[in-house]
Amino acid sequence: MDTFDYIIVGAGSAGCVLANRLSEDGRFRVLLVEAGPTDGTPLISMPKGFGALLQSQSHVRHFDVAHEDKAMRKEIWPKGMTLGGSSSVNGTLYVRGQPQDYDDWEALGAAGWGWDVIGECYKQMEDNSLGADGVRGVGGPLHISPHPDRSPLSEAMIDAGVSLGLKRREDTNGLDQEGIGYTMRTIKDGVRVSASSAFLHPAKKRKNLIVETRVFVEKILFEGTRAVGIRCRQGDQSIDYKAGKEVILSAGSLQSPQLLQLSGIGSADHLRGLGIDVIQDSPGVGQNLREHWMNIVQQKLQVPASTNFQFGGFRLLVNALQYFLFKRGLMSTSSHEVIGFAKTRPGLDRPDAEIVFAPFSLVQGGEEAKFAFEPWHGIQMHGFQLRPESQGSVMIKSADPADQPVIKPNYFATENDRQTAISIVRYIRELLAQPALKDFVAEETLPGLDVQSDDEILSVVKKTGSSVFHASGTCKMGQDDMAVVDPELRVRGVSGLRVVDASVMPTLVSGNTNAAAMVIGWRGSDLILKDA
Ligand SMILES: Cc1cc2nc3c(=O)[nH]c(=O)nc-3n(C[C@H](O)[C@H](O)[C@H](O)COP(=O)(O)OP(=O)(O)OC[C@H]3O[C@@H](n4cnc5c(N)ncnc54)[C@H](O)[C@@H]3O)c2cc1C
Repeated sequence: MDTFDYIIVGAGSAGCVLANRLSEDGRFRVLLVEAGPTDGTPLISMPKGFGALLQSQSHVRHFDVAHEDKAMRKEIWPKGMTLGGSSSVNGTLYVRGQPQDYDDWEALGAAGWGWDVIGECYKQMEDNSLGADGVRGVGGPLHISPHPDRSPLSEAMIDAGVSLGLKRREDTNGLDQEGIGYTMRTIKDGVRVSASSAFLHPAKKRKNLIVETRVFVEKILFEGTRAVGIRCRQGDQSIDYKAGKEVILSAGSLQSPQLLQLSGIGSADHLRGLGIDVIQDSPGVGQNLREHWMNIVQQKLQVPASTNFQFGGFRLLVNALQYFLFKRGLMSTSSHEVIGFAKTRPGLDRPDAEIVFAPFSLVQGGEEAKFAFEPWHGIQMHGFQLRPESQGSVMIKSADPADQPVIKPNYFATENDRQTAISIVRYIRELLAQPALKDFVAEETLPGLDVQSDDEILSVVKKTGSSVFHASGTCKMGQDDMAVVDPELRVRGVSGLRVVDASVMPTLVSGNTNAAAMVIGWRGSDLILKDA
């Protein structure tokens, strides 16, 4: 059996950061194991290529979602399954969240994760094209840049936000999040910056870092309560690898809890019911699933200012050609161009919603979300509650590693979450009614102006919205009985095992989760190296 010091399971946002930093000084042999293939396809490096990738099976795994609330739209969650993980197939928005998010984690028991520490980690990790200002980082491995094109419609959207009281921001990742401006993105010169291209590619030539792709980890191997290695499947072959120091799970919020449960760490009753020997009774494994729900307001335009006709036929060819020749144009841009963080109700002390503008509109109808553009010009505004309280779960249903876990997001379980969704729709309607947009927008097509009462709005957003694909929290860190890992990310009750990915977040950060997943990898590396 081949032996390494550290084995990292999953080459996603956090796993790539770990692979780089743990192998950096050459002292340790590091194995990084990834279920998916390498990330050489141009559909990854071209930022807009993710639309096509998400519909394929090659670099993405699709998970069924079980809604107990039958009023919810049917959902399938895609997760990146390639080097870079979900950072290779995401919308490239870069959002750190609010400093208070990290202070909240610390207050919940995650000692050492407050903004004073995490703000510094961000600075070390980043290379922000806007330059240093005491908050941003420059010279780090992760390049970040603002959306470069200023279209009249985007400018009008920002002006509309300003007339509602939001400050115009050059950098939407400042310490005070409230405001509106162009999105910050993980894109450099028109090319996606994934966790793989930023952290793994530069480290791949190191002799002490071995990267295995298309290898699916089935369980963690234990001697007593010490994790000593992993069992994997590659095609028909079963392979074991041994870890001299630690096994680190970075398989993401759906598969890290799945792997713990398959390996005997989870709710003892649940595991015994599936015939799995219990190594550690840990009732929090798979609980505390947090996810953002995107509420959509769609509007017809009076002017031909959307991208609805740009992704088919001759125009797609021209856009692709422009991209491959010059790395410019539509295909070089992120999922959204303008982003705002707002307080949707009076009396709040910090923004409770992220509102993003997407310059396209989609055909509605049917039980499942479709990705077909409307045959006229339109736009979508996407708004989600930053810190939802609802908690779902990810639980295995059998001892077979190939079986998907049962995923229950449990959206809208609290009154605050329901009220915030309704406030978000009303806030977006007010934004779209501002004078700055009067020459652009024509009429609301979703939810539709006949939808006015709270109940009507909630019922429509449940049927027309979507997950934002930010699943987090299923192996939360902390010190209470439901905490799966301690603040040093060590799995409680066993040794030689950590979890380092988005699953350790005690609560969601106020924004998209890729930045936080990578900073967890960065901070996690510091903690591991401190103990090495
Ligand atoms: C479609 C989409 C769009 C998104 N858009 C944005 C955005 O614009 N901005 C933003 O900030 N966030 C976005 N996100 C969210 C963000 O990308 C994720 O939160 C983040 O990448 C999660 O990082 P992670 O390290 O926890 O897991 P991941 O990056 O998902 O990595 C987990 C890795 O582990 C591998 N793995 C899992 N199980 C096994 C196993 N058993 N054996 C071997 N390997 C395994 C997986 O294949 C994967 O590569 C988006 C996500 C998706 C899916």
